[in-house]
Amino acid sequence: MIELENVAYSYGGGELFSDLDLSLQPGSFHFLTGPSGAGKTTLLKLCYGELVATAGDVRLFGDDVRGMDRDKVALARRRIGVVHQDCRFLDHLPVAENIALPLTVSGRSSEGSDIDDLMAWVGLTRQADQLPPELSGGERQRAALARAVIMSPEVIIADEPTGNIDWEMSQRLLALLVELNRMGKAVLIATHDLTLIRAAKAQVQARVLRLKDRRLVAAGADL
Ligand SMILES: Nc1ncnc2c1ncn2[C@@H]1O[C@H](COP(=O)(O)OP(=O)(O)OP(=O)(O)O)[C@@H](O)[C@H]1O
Repeated sequence: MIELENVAYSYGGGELFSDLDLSLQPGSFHFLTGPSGAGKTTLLKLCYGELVATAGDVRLFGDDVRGMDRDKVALARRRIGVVHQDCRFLDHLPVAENIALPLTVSGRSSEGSDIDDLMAWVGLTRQADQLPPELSGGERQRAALARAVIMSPEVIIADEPTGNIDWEMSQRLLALLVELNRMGKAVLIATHDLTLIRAAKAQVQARVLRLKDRRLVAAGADL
């Protein structure tokens, strides 16, 4: 689905990482860890076509990103659900409308029970008409996940999804991600949250990768 081969990323400040390989296949579950500033968010952006690698190959659903025009990248992006670190809601729109936004933007109807089912799935039925600033941190993250999956993506990429939420809320979020994974979706999560990784490993076969000193390596067996 998403393949990175021999990938490097550099910017004005120098090389962030190089010689990086990663393959996200149906049903795979990956965690990405590493120190702050190591390049985790940048790596995720390469995986969903928001950034282009400075060397190496990135293939989205079989196509090399470099040969894809904007429209083709946009089509590939619809197959990838992204939960951003900062959630990025439109604060003047109710939660349900924020969640439906990918549908409305792509010209599909947001009417019907799909939204209601999704709101119920993430446990936000009661919050449907609230505005995003009125939600708790955990509710925001679950709303962000609902928005990420509304287009039925094949891959879910989440950047620090449990960054500001308590243990119970992060367990609820993890349960949703595990459920999506069991449906065959590939899941990639960047996180500093080691308890989240340990909890996930008790439920799914997850690979834990660590970005450190410009290389992507398997994390130690303690994780
Ligand atoms: N195009 C760019 N221009 C300037 N700096 C950049 C660019 N791309 C990445 N960086 C820098 O590279 C570093 C890696 O950023 P990134 O957000 O990917 O790290 P991270 O591992 O996700 O960090 P955190 O865990 O703190 O979220 C940062 O210092 C960032 O400022």
